[in-house]
Amino acid sequence: MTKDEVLAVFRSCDAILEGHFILSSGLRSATFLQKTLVFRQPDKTEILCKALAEKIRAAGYNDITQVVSPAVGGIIPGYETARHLGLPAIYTERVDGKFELRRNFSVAPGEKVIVVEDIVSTGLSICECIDTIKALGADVVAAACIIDRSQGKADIGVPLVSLIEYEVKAYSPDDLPPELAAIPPVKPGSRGIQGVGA
Ligand SMILES: O=P(O)(O)OC[C@H]1O[C@H](OP(=O)(O)OP(=O)(O)O)[C@H](O)[C@@H]1O
Ligand SMILES: O=C(O)c1cc(=O)[nH]c(=O)[nH]1
Ligand SMILES: [Mg+2]
Repeated sequence: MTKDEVLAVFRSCDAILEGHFILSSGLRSATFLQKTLVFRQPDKTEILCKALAEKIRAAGYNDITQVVSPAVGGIIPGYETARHLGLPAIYTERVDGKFELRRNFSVAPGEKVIVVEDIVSTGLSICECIDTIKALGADVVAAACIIDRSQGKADIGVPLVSLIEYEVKAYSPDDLPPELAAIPPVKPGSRGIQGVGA
């Protein structure tokens, strides 16, 4: 899929929001890709994740046996991408702020897995998931995401296959442009929500 085609899917779901957003990393942005408005539509999610699965295969990752995703945002694209790869899908979730595998999910020592995420901004969340899975002994051969907001700049320690790169400016809270500072910020994601994660 081209960048325009992927963004057209997001636009068709009114999923490109404008305002003042607190990102998972704590950075601020005037644009938020509200992926959940895409993922609520199975047909649109299928189109994106089928294309991502094809890119993963084309990149040569043909010996992976499981897909792992960071909750919450990664769960649906992880599952749908795994469906097109013919693989099982599991997810890490935050317990006291730290990603864990729960619900009798497991990875085997040396098992080759790919981590599938929705959006990569700084890469912090996907790195936390990768570290959790590596600590359990699995071999994280690569990661994948629908949209890489870092435009390939996030260093996550393994190759990242993104469906598209789409750079969106992000600012430190101490260094906001006046037009952003004038809007009360909202935080759409789950990191730091009480009982979910620090
Ligand atoms: O690359 P990063 O700087 O970590 O930002 C991207 C992360 O932000 C969102 O998660 P968030 O923690 O907001 O919660 P969610 O998964 O519930 O959407 C998104 O799902 C990614 O996991
Ligand atoms: O950095 C984030 O937290 C983030 C950015 C974005 O556009 N969409 C999203 O779900 N998370
Ligand atoms: Mg997330």
